Amino acid sequence: MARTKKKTKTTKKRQFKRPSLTLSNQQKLVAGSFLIIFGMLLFISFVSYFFTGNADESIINEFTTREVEAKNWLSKIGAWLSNFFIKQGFGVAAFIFSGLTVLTGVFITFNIDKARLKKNWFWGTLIAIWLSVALGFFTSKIDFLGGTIGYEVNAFLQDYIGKIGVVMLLIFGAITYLAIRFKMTADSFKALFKSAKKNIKSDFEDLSEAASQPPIVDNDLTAEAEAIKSTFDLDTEQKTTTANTQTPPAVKNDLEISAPIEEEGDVENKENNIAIEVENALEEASETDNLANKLVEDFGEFDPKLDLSKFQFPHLDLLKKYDSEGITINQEELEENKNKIVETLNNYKIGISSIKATIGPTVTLYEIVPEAGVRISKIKNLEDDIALSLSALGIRIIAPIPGKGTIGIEVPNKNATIVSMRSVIASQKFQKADMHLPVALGKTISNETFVVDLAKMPHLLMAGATGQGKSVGLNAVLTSLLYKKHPAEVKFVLVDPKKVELTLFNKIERHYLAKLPDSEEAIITDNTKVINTLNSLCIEMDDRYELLKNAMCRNISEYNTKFKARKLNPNDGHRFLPYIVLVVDEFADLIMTAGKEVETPIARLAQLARAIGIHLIIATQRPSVNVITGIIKANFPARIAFRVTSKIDSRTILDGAGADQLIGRGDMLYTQGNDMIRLQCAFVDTPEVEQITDYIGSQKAYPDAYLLPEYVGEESGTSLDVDIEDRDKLFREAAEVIVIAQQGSASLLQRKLKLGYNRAGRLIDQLEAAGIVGGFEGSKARQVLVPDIAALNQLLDEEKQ
Ligand SMILES: Nc1ncnc2c1ncn2[C@@H]1O[C@H](COP(=O)(O)OP(=O)(O)OP(=O)(O)O)[C@@H](O)[C@H]1O
Repeated sequence: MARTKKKTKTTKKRQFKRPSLTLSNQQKLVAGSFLIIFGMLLFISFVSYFFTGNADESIINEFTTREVEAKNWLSKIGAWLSNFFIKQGFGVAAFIFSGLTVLTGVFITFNIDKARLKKNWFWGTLIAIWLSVALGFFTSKIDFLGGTIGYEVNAFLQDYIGKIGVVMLLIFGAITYLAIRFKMTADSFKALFKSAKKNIKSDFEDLSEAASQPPIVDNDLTAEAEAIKSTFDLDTEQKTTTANTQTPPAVKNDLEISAPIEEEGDVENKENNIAIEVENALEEASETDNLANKLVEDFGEFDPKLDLSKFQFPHLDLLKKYDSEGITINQEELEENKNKIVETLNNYKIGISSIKATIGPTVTLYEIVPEAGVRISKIKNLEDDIALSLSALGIRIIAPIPGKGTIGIEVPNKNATIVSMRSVIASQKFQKADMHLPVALGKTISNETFVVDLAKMPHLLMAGATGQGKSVGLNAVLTSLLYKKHPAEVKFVLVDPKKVELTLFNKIERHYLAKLPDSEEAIITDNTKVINTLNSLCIEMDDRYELLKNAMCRNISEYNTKFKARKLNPNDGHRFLPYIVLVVDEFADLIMTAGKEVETPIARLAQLARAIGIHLIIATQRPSVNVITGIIKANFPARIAFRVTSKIDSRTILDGAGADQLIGRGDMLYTQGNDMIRLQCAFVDTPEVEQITDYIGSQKAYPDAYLLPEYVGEESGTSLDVDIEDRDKLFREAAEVIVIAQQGSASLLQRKLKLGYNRAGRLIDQLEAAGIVGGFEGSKARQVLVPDIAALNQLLDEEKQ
């Protein structure tokens, strides 16, 4: 119940709303009719100017003197306006502005699409300028033809490009106008000329036909007709002939009658002698075949980044270069390790046919091809013996290496090199990554940068004993996203019970963080707030699913693409949806204190949120089964394990051993369901994170953090009692729609009553309060509690008493 109530509030509290100037219908009528009348007055004063302009010329400057009389039909104001627009302005082209003023009035009165009006003003003004320059070309002084603008622009242009230049410029202007406005091409110009030519021809033909009457055709055509005939070609001859064909009995002399040759695109109807002219089809200037296309044409695609269009992504120099970067090959160490491996295996009578080393940042992989007949399990069992003989921690045996017919032995390097965040961010792999949420985790054993898409994971579980690199790992993930994603595209919800790890991100609150509407701090450190936030995210998820459903999209990227193409109307509640990344550090602590209250929303989000762009990263020190429960595990296929202390812990995280054999300091295993990849996590230190957040934080931000839907906990005793007086005007109609359809869904109301999503949602809440529909049931439609209209009427009547 509480959740539903909340939904209503949420939708009201969308962020980044801009105030918009909206007029009531009455105000529109007043403003519109004023403009229509004003435009008509302009027109009258302009017409009058041609008769009275000269006479009024002298009194323009004596405007305030009452004795002076103006001749203009609209007296002094008319004289002044017409002089201003025609003489001082555009000349005859000023009439365009009177027309545009009337048009504006009509648009406002009848509430017609404003984009079209803007277009009309734009082109109208251009035509007025062109016309005034074109007419100004023919005058040698400032007069009513081109006005001051036409005269002065001409004088200026002629000074520089001469008269011929001006003519050419005008022609070019006209062609550009026709090409852009009417989408004309060279072909359409050709077609236009052709049809014009044909028109002229047919005029003459008519004339010649007329001359060829009366019906009794005599070969002695009148001299006049003959003259015309001789001027025009065969074509005319044929038609005359055709006319003769139709009256054969009257043909007196022996005219040769031949079948008429039909000219291309000029079919003649022989029966009634009416010529049908078939024109070459012009390329149609498609105006608005589709509103979305038109909007995109007028305003371009929707750009979610526009509010922070000047946002600068952090640059690489904010990240540190480390001295111990870059792999150095220690030949001695390699040789020594190889010998020890071969020796140990030989001690157990295992022959090796070849061995190959791949040097990574922290470990070196020795790939062994055993001699034929050696059982793999035998080598696997020797793990501890090999570790002992190499006297090294963190030996891991991969037998066999998936996809290869070899056995791998990973041996830690004596001197591990640091994989700097800078090097992975700078890598081509990351820079060119075409992913929704690219994350550069670190480098593989073959020293390749490892980049994954968080959106594909779709949720990440991170575990490792204390001090093994978890916090650095989380920072690496967040830093990667900051380097690749604009604040409009991704938002973080940060939960940090330790209160220290993520505090630096406070500086980018208004850029990248999301929070509950009434909370002061965006980074959540208090456990009760975590519960509210998680539930709030569930509501955001439900809202997003509803939006996706209404937009008929399967996932967030399809939805956002559609929204950018302006195919979704913001008035129906549609908005650009940024990805939301929820990061929970110290998940064990949360589960211990809040248990099911945390587990349920986390599990719900993990199960459902992938399609609508909410992704979870949870990190824990204690990977025990009561923290990472079956339900959580099942929904977090992507896992990162840093070093843990026991095999059991390793199994809990990875469903297999291995994490207990890592060497710490960012050495990790990554799995996304099948293979396990050993990686060295990229290292990003606190001062580096601070520099990045400072850099972003110092830039222009949104007015507030991204506001999540408000969630009112059960304990706050929300009641759905909506005062009958406060009900929506469409309450009864909505109730009838729901009862008739026996389906309690907001989208049904949206469709049937043509409502926006918010209003339909509010109506559903009111229907629930009135006991007409049941409670919220997730993605299912609500139950309808009233069987038919009669019962509904009875219920509503009883309510009134
Ligand atoms: N990728 C790395 N490369 C090099 N050194 C690292 C890396 N990750 C961590 N370290 C080293 O390990 C130390 C501890 O790392 P970190 O703070 O991330 O551990 P943690 O697992 O978050 O510990 P806790 O759970 O106690 O917070 C770091 O200060 C750093 O010196």
